[in-house]
Amino acid sequence: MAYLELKNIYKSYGKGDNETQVLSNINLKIEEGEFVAIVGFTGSGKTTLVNLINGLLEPTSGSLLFKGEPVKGTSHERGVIFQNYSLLPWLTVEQNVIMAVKAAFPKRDKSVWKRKAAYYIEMVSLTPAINKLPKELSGGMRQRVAVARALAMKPDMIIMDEPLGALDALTRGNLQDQILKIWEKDKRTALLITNDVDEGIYMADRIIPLHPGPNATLGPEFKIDLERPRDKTAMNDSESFKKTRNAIIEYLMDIGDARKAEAKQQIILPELEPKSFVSYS
Ligand SMILES: Nc1ncnc2c1ncn2[C@@H]1O[C@H](COP(=O)(O)OP(=O)(O)OP(=O)(O)O)[C@@H](O)[C@H]1O
Repeated sequence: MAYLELKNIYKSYGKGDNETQVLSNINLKIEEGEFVAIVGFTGSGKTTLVNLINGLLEPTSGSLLFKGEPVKGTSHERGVIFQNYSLLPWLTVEQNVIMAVKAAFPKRDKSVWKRKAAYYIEMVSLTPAINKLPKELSGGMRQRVAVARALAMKPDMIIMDEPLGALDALTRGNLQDQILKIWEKDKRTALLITNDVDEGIYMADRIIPLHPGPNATLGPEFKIDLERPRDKTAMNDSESFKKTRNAIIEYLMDIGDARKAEAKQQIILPELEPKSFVSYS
């Protein structure tokens, strides 16, 4: 039995003439302890997919099973790290993390919540900023709080929706390493959604491209046969890395070209002329 299984998932938004088919025929199996990355273009339906797995959205048809049980609503068993930090601005770093711990362990007392929060805040090297508000932190620090908050709920599966997209290369690299260290230590199951192929190869066991929509579907998987822990510099020189990277990029470029050709055929711009010129000066 797969740890997470998506069977024939279809998802559309709206009804009738306004219906947009976003995901089509999505089939995916993730085993316990695996790290899987899904790479896709912007607007291809990645967040929709994350929200389905997270339980924030329901599929139009098809089924999602987590540990053999249908996914019904959100659960602290699946911790999500969103792309926009989503911290509560009026709470400190510690309070933001405690909120999550409290939700996951409602029966424990305040000292346990504080201890668990402190442990994960330390794990992302933010102890000196524990009493700061989000507005006093840099983007990278905020994202580290978001990571601590997701992990503090002790989820069985970590789902990351482009968590590092807004960060500079150096911060991004550091946070990738921190997430990997935590994943390797606890051997949790992880799903990373990213538009960065190199990030996917560095972090995941398997990479699956998401064919852009409408009707986005998953492409063939690419196995990453690189030993862990991975070393970025050594990886860049590895033949296996170069081969996998080229294959994935070629695949994505082919999809991109096909998409551009399709768009050229479909877009017919109306001939518009201004009726009158209104001057605001
Ligand atoms: N609530 C909604 N109602 C209608 N259409 C939606 C809704 N949410 C998303 N969409 C549409 O579904 C498509 C996929 O959106 P989604 O946010 O899943 O893509 P994405 O790959 O995560 O994008 P990005 O990389 O830009 O974050 C887009 O065309 C978007 O406009």
